Amino acid sequence: MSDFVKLDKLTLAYGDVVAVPDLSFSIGKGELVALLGPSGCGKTTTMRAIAGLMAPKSGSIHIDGRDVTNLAPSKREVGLVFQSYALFPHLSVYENVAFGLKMRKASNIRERVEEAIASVGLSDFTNRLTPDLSGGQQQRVSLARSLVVEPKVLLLDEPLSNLDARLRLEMQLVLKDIQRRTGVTMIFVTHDQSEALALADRIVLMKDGVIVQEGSAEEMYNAPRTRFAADFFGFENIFPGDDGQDRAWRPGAITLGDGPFEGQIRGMSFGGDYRTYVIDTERGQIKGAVRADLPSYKEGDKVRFDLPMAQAVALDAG
Ligand SMILES: Nc1ncnc2c1ncn2[C@@H]1O[C@H](COP(=O)(O)OP(=O)(O)OP(=O)(O)O)[C@@H](O)[C@H]1O
Repeated sequence: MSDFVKLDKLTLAYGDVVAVPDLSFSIGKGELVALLGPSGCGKTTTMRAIAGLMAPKSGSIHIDGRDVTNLAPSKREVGLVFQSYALFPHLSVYENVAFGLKMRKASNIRERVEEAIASVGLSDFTNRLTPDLSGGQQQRVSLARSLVVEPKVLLLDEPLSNLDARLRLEMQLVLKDIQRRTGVTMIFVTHDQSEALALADRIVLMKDGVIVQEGSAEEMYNAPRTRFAADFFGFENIFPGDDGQDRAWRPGAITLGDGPFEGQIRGMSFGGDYRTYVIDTERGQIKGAVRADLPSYKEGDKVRFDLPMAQAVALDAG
């Protein structure tokens, strides 16, 4: 079902200030979708509306065929994981995860809680108080607590941003694994394109409350359509062509050492496999990346370069 979650013409405002005008998109059952965009573009506001923490000014929200626009948060079958973990500090991992089920007077509580704790890899910590866990572990408790009530949709707001690089990778694997095993539909918010690329089946890129492009990770990475999307996905060189159309190149797509143009090396940053050079040219500054095992340039060197058309992505206006 391609519209398991369906937002239709949603307008979201704080008082008179419209944060998200007329937003529509749909998400398939079991999909893992990233809402991506810079700070202030309306990602969190959109999540709050799906969760029922904010009433839309107009438009509707459907989940699994049911109009939830005017339903209370607790009636929507939506789980929420925020970057601040909001766990009960005086309760153990077990008690934190069991809380929602106990409130609902559910059956098989022990079994379900233990399964949820195992699914996030915390079985060895079941009886520990949550303040005695690392940030990454607390994040996983928060995830287990949301999962245990078997929501139809799991909303995750910047779920990885408080974690260091290694834990982030670990958490990405946990999330992917949960998606595979439970088939839960997940929407997560991030401002980090690499996180969206790593995790999402589909990326919805937003700017000023409006969707500028959506597509698979590959589509977004390889074929951004606008200057904004190109810039967001690391096409650091964007120039107008003679035909008036903007074209974009990644630093690695610039040929250095040969070509019709000339520039002067302004600076270099070493990135392990590559050195990235900032080069002053007649067109302004460009960035070119060269494999680190090739000879390097130094500041002030004159260098020839090319902007190969075959490597360029042509952009729409706007
Ligand atoms: N409580 C509020 N009152 C008034 N305006 C708000 C409120 N919360 C958010 N906004 C405004 O709504 C817009 C969207 O904010 P939102 O938090 O949804 O963005 P975001 O993309 O999630 O950003 P971030 O990544 O910084 O969290 C911004 O212009 C913001 O200033």
